Amino acid sequence: MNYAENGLQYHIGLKIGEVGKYVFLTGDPKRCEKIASYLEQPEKRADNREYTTYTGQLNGEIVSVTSTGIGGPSAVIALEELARCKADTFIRIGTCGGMDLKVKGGDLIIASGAVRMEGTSKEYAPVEFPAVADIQIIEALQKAAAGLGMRSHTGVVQCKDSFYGQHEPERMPVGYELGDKWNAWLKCGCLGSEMESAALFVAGSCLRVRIGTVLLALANQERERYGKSNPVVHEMDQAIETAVEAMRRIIDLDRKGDE
Ligand SMILES: O=P(O)(O)O[C@H]1O[C@H](CO)[C@@H](O)[C@H]1O
Ligand SMILES: O=c1cc[nH]c(=O)[nH]1
Repeated sequence: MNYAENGLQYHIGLKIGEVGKYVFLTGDPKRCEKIASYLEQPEKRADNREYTTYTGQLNGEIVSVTSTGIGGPSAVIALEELARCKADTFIRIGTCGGMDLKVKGGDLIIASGAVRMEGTSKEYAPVEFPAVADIQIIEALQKAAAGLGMRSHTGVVQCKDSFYGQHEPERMPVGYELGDKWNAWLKCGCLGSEMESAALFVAGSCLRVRIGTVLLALANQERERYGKSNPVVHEMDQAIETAVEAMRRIIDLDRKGDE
């Protein structure tokens, strides 16, 4: 069953030609305008449900920004429908809570992989299949962050479906399990906790598209637990600038590969 009408994808409300090959993804629709302001000649192309899209240009290529809403199900719908519009390279710009004690509020996290403690990726691939980011995008994000002098960490992030299960596990009937797993993720060196990358990475592998993630750590609940300084930062500029610079690098690499 294909719900697309007149070529318009059912949820994102876009068709081929309205979206670039390169797309920034972000959770909050209100963040799209700000990200789009880094593009040349950005235009709002669609606004349906949680999916807002702007399309403009970067380094002479068509580039889009689409919001995904919160969580794996809506994020992967955006990814699927954007891929049907011929997009194949994605950078998620999001927020997370810091986990490892070295992560302070305001730091950037570049996800090399993600813990699949969510439901969406399980409807794509067996749990043995890893949720990993595209290596070209990881490297482009690392070089961009270093070049811009940003404080960044690269490693595994943890994804889950319940924001309040992360922040108030003791309130949940399954809090015993949430707490034990959280401690395991900490021992494994997880850097931060968010909600979409695991689903996006697994679905991205199945769709054969390139995808990576850069996150702003808003704060770190573990630093708070241990009585360490715990700055709270909401300013997304550094994450956006890093993602935009990384996308420029990917575009340049693609051009060189085509020569
Ligand atoms: O800032 P965004 O991109 O929405 O990402 C994070 O913020 C939301 C929770 O507040 C979840 O979507 C989580 O992954
Ligand atoms: O603590 C946080 C912050 C942002 N997003 C999350 O999922 N958790």
